[in-house]
Amino acid sequence: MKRAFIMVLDSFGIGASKDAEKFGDAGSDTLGHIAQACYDGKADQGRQGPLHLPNLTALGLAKAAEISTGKIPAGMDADATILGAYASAAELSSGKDTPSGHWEIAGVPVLFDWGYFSETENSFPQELLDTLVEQAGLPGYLGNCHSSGTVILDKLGEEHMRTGKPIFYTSADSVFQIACHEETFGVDRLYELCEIARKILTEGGYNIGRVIARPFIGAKAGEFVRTGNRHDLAVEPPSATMLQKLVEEKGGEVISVGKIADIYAQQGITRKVKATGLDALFDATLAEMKQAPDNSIVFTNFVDFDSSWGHRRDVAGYAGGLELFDRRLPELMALVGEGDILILTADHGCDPTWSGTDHTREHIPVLIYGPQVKPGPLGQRETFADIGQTIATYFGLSAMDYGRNML
Ligand SMILES: O=P(O)(O)O[C@H]1O[C@H](CO)[C@@H](O)[C@H]1O
Ligand SMILES: [Mn+2]
Ligand SMILES: [Mn+2]
Repeated sequence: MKRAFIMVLDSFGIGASKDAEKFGDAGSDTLGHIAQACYDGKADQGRQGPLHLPNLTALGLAKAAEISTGKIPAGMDADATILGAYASAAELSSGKDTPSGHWEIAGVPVLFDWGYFSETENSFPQELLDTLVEQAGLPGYLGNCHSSGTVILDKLGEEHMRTGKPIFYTSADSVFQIACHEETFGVDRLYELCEIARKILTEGGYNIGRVIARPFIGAKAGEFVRTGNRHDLAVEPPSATMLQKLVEEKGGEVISVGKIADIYAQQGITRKVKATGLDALFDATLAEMKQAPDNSIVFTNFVDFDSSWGHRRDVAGYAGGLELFDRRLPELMALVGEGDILILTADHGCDPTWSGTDHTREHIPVLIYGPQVKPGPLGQRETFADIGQTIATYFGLSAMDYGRNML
């Protein structure tokens, strides 16, 4: 049997890339700075001491970080027995956002520039707002600015509940985000509103990567929490990804766990399973791996590293999440059969010690494991698309336009 299991630890960068300066991210290092904080005893909330990732280290994580930055992250074992093939990879895409990172992983880098709403206040064009208010029959809107998605709920959540006006906000990413209360506004109504926004943005040529529904619950400021009903409406990748090729050329199956299907705008996905939280995503992944047929990919996005800890600049939370992932990793490795490969990777950085709340332009780890994979270094890769090309080669698909086979 040939199956590939791809696990994206969303935002798990391993050190600034050469072009990080252009993004204001020179010196950022998601893993390195988390490890350093843990080592210095500055991340002891809900966990303790140096970052403890023995299983990821055995797959080559610390060594991949060394390829990226020239040093082993603080407190990690430089002499562990290595069971995996490991690399560091740079991003070719022009942005450091989630779709760019994921599409590039699947062999399709984003070489064009996305549209951005770069003004931090009054971020959205008036014409766009007016059209949206009219087409969706809204009483108005709130926000219209850059913000962290949790901060803005504390600021505007109560007014939203009172007035029924949705909260529109954006960030350094190419996104139009809409936060609405699940009970007072309704999730279905929020999804409909997002569909309308998606259509207006696409037809208006704004070139915006995603409209994101951000439903939340809670009675008042300080108590609002976002739910697992987040929904991303992405544009379609510009050309066929290796996922689409597996389905089209081999009649294969691609099983999405978490937000993968949304990120690829459902293209090349044959089945999707949703789950909320690291443990639930892990459980769903294991369940899908157990029943995945020949010529299939199980593809999971572990979003909490990014949304719960990276953007929230929560170092101890991020460290605890990594340690939880690491503790459960043997369950996943045990399901990797004779012809299978497991790839652990990321889509960009989100250094929780960095200023602001945005992503950071970083290298990603590429850790490959399987009975037929020779453990050892695979060097510094020029593009995440090396993952896509490796998988295309592994399944015997037609070659991708970008990337080089690593195995
Ligand atoms: O602060 P929140 O809403 O989590 O926003 C984050 O999530 C969005 C999509 O990745 C980006 O806008 C990013 O800044
Ligand atoms: Mn991401
Ligand atoms: Mn993010």
